[in-house]
Amino acid sequence: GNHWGYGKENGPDLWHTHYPVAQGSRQSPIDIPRQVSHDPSLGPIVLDYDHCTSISISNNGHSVVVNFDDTDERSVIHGGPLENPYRLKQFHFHWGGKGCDGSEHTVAGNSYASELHLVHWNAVKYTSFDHAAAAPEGLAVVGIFLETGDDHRWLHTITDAMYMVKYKGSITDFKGFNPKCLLPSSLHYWTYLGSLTTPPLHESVTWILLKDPIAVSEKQLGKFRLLQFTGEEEDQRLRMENNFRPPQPLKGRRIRSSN
Ligand SMILES: NS(=O)(=O)c1ccc(C(=O)NCc2ccccc2F)cc1
Ligand SMILES: [Zn+2]
Repeated sequence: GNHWGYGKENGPDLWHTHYPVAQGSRQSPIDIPRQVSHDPSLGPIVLDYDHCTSISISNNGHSVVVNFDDTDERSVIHGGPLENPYRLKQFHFHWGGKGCDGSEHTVAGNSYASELHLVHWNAVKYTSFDHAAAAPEGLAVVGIFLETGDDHRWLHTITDAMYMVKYKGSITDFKGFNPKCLLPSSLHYWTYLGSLTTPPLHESVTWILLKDPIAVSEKQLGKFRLLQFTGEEEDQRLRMENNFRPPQPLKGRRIRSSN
């Protein structure tokens, strides 16, 4: 049927027809205003990714996803606003067309070139990712902004693998990648309660947005645009770009800032 996407016929403005929560009270992304209340009780976010290694890289028809083994507590985030440790399950990106920005969250109305999402789930309180993804405190997503500048030293291992997952539904081995190498120097963050930014748009995410962007080159970003929304067997060849949802109403939510 009319599967959701980012086109004119199935894009973000139409998602509410099949996913009414799209018009809910804690939707993501949002714009982060210039002035955010600083909460001294907010401790640092800790990313324990030491024994963390990836399993595969895939194209799910919406983004490029690096998948992790989440069968134990080896790679977790804890601290900050989180009551429990949350296990890393996958990371993926959102980006724009050539010369266009494609981040999901904006800061004082400004977009970034791209946004990386590190997706974690609360395995202390829930028995599976699917259950956690539908529960109010089930997920924690760390958002990292990408701005164009110098080549990112470690991103090329991901962009070099993209030719292997050009088409929707493709997947290939991608072992030994530790996303710690994608973090900016500072872990200062904003945090608020929101949702998945794609259908089913579950309101289950504690968002942790790092304030500092990482730099990637236009050339590296260009390799993201070699990916396709469509499968190898489809007639249509749709370049994967502009796979971002625009900011949603804050609806009275509080955004807190770490120091
Ligand atoms: N862009 S983001 O907010 O970081 C985001 C993160 C994860 C998902 C996801 O896992 N969807 C599939 C899914 C949803 C619910 C239950 C099981 C699933 F596999 C969607 C969006
Ligand atoms: Zn995302």
